[in-house]
Amino acid sequence: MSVLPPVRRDRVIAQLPQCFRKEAAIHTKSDFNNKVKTACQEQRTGTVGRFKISKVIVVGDLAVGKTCLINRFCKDTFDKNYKATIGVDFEMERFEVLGVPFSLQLWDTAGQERFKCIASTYYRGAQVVIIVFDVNDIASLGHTRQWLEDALKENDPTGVQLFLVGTKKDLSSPAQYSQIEQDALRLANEIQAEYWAVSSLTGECLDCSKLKHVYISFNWNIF
Ligand SMILES: Nc1nc2c(ncn2[C@@H]2O[C@H](COP(=O)(O)OP(=O)(O)OP(=O)(O)O)[C@@H](O)[C@H]2O)c(=O)[nH]1
Repeated sequence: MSVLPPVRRDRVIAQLPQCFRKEAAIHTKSDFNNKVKTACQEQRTGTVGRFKISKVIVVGDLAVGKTCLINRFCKDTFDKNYKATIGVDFEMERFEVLGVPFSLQLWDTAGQERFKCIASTYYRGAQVVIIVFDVNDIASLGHTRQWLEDALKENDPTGVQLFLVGTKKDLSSPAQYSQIEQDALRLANEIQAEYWAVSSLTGECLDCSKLKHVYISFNWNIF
């Protein structure tokens, strides 16, 4: 018998989440896919017990804010002190989409070069890759292609959904931000990723982006 507590209300998805920019979004429709709705109604969704789990890996340069992003996602906390991730860390978060239990397994990987070898051994089997850059650091955006290439070496490129996420939006002025956004949107289109810009400090766009990550992983996973 299940002893798990009910899923928190803010982790229940009954409406299709918005996208950040229509020009760099994986799903722009206003309603759930019919196949997904039917599968949920008929309970044809679980392959791992009652639960569906999606493996998400979060990659990007050191100190771009991967750990803070995951902490805001999962615990709604923010730590201004930098502690480098050693190898990998792991968080599990439960959601409910259209009445179906669904969990994200989030793998926080180290951005430091010396830990790359350890971290990359955890890339395999990812359904979603979140490539993170700092919107105040153009070099970190430039390095995202290498992170993607490394992540895809361990996975079937046709079997993963990609997100390009810019962090630390609170530190950039609107003018600075709009410059980097053009490059980020271009890249997101080239690699077919959904683009988001967020702040883990203020929480700006975090809730919407979280729901969209969950929905896209769910949608991708269901068939
Ligand atoms: N102002 C601001 N600071 C942030 C934000 N996100 C992260 N930081 C800060 O940036 C620093 C690095 O954040 P981390 O999340 O540890 O970076 P990381 O990418 O996990 O770093 P590695 O584990 O070394 O790869 C920390 O001092 C954070 O407090 C944000 O949205 N706004």
